Amino acid sequence: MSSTSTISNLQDIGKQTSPQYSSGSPTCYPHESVTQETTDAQPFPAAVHHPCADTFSTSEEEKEEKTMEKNDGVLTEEEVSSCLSNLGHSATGLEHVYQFLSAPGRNLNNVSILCNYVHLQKLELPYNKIKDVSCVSHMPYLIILDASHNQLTDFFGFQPPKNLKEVNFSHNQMSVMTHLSAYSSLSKLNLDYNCFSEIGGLLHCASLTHLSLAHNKISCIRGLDNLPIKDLCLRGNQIEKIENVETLRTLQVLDLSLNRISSLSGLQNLHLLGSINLESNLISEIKEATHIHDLCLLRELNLQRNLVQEQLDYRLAVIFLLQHLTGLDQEKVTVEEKVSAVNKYDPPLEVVAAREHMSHMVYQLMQPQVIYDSTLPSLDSPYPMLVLTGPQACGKRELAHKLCREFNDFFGYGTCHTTRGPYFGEEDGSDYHFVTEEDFQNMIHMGKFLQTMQYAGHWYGLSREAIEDVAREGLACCVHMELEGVFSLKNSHFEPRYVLMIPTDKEQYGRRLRTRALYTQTQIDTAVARVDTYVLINRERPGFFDNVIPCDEPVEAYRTLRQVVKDYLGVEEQGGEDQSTTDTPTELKRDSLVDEAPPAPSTRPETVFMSCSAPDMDPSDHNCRKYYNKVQAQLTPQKTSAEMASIHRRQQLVREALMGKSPKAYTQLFKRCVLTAPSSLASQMQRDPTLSSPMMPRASHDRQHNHSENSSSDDSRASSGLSIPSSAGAFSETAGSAGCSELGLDTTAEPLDVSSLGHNLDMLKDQVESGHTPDAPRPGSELLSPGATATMARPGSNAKPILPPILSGRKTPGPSPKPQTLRHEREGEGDE
Ligand SMILES: Nc1ncnc2c1ncn2[C@@H]1O[C@H](COP(=O)(O)OP(=O)(O)OP(=O)(O)O)[C@@H](O)[C@H]1O
Repeated sequence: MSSTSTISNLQDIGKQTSPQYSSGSPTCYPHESVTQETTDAQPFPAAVHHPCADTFSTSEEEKEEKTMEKNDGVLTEEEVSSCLSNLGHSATGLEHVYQFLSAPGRNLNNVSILCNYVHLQKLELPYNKIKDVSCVSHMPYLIILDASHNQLTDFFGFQPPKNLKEVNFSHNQMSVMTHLSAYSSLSKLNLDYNCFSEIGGLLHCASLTHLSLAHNKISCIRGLDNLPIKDLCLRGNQIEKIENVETLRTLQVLDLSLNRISSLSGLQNLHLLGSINLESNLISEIKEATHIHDLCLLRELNLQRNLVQEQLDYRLAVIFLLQHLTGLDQEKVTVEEKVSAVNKYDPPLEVVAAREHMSHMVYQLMQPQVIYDSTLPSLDSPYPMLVLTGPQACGKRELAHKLCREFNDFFGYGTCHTTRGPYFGEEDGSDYHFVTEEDFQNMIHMGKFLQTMQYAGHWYGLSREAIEDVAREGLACCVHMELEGVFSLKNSHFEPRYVLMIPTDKEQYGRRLRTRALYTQTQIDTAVARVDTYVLINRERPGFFDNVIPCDEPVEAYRTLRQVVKDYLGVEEQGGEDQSTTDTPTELKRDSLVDEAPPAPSTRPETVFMSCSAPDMDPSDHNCRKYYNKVQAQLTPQKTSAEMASIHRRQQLVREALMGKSPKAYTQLFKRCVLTAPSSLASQMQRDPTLSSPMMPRASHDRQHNHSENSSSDDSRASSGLSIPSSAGAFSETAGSAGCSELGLDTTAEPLDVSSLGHNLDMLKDQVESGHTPDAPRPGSELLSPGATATMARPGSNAKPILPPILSGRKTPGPSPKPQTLRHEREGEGDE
């Protein structure tokens, strides 16, 4: 017989590929399927099908097996001929040869005949009883060798074919890894299911990218230094610690399942790791995940059958710590899980604020309802507030006080509650209401707060009453608070102006904190670090703050703040002298807001919607309204397209309700109007603003405040309602049944019976058709007059309030402010 497998001599044999074996198909060894089923990726896609698995039981094969037995496990030339395949050029390119030989599951124990087949590039001999594969020494072109499931004890007991790339020696009986320095081309090595207790001899395998040593007796990871391994499998060993892997910089897939590992420490520098399997180990602490927190490419982590899985919120916690994961414990990580994890462990400021707002709302709703009627929500003229925000001790509190002193006809200081003790010189009720922790908690549960926040271990909260106290004076409320408070307020129906006071020099700010001698170093560090948070929010959310004022220099900061406020108020100083540093009330005059002079004031009493413009104006007067609208347009910030869309949507709903099309909130609203505000009374109230305006002193002001703030508009600005003045049986749309029943009103909200509106409906329809909404200032409208006279607006507005509030609304007699002089009046005087 010839010594080579060239085409010429093999033609005699006349055999090609064996029918039952398809080269290149994935490995599927029947008895491995159990142990490997949980392994994610099979790093060694081998080249053979186990013959027993499919077509190996044909009669021809049986015949072959019998022949084998006859041959006593010795591979014969005749058999070889039936196992050859893949006819192609020899490595030298001079001949045609069969390149592959595959003889799986033939009970072979002697394959020495293969020494003659020097051109083989792929040799597969799995599922035999081979103890010696030294024939491979004669195959210099061999690239792939599969001798798995045999009885080999010698580790690479042959001369190295210099191009050998893939070797599968799994399921043999090898126990010592000897030097493989000559195997520089070796890239995939499978040594699963042997008896190795140590890794070694791989030092010079400079091409080794896949190494599998699963199910051996390895107890320590070593001998892998600086290897270019991408895929390492050490499943089913006795490893207790992840060590000596930090030099495996190219590692992408690591399988350490079925070991005794209790910590993930050691993996932190493997920045290319994409998948880690640690199933069935001894990991018990969630915090272990912090070791792999910085592995940005990590997508798959398997911690199944570890104690850690029993920890409370294990999954969310791990997802939070490893936010790049797409799969955890062989389950897909969903977007919802990621969001919940972040909301649970590091909620964004909005989420905290929304939760906090929700609980205050719920607590409030659980209490007997109270209407804070001076601050009722209103679309066109929301209750005006000024919020100074910024990091602790940036000077905003002093600025707020100073502003309230100077502009004492416009602003009142909104005094928050706090559980911290007073500093030297602080007065209870002036700087804060200092209360105990218990009292504060009680107030929370009584629904007293609009917002609360914890800062430096103390509670701070702005109560609804604090704002109302200021509002009852006919003043705008000025408060100072941290960023969290701003987020909370943005959930409420209030529409304050937010002015950010920001230190631009952090070092100087830190020094200022230190010189106060009130704070610990940690508190100082926190405060300084929060400067960046403010800056970030300001940068990422344009418009979040209405103004940003550097506050490094208190005098300069106040001057700027003062100017900003004057711009809001539309006032300017007489004489042009800057009195910003004095505390005396400044004489203010109306700015030239409009070139056009307003029409002459009528004799009718002013209404709320006019009152902020100082002169008496008759809202029924067309010119007067035009003038007012123009002023309002100048003062009101430009609406965004989203705000416009929202307003249109609400107007549309109102229209539909009026037409009887949608029996929802708005129809109920109108029904309530009809029920609770007879038109005669309404029109009477409209004529007598003292009966109606929540922002003005009322004859009936000392009536019982037994109704609630319009709470639903807190939650949904789209759900608006008309405020009915208290003298008419004050009833807020969402005041709740308590308030209604107290007033003896029918609180059952029924769909609108359009006919019940009678001629009022026709009138409203006319208005709607003419493009007016029911809430537009319409002095003649009897149906709307209660709400209209109260606020001339719907609650739930997105509009920023015009500052200041109603000057004429001051309840407490105080030093009467110098009358503001309108420019046109002065001009008129000049003319005279
Ligand atoms: N209701 C509130 N909501 C949110 N933040 C608040 C509230 N009330 C006060 N704060 C803020 O809490 C922080 C701590 O208040 P505190 O009065 O204890 O600080 P401070 O050292 O006196 O500094 P500052 O001069 O800024 O008040 C301050 O930034 C303050 O503006």
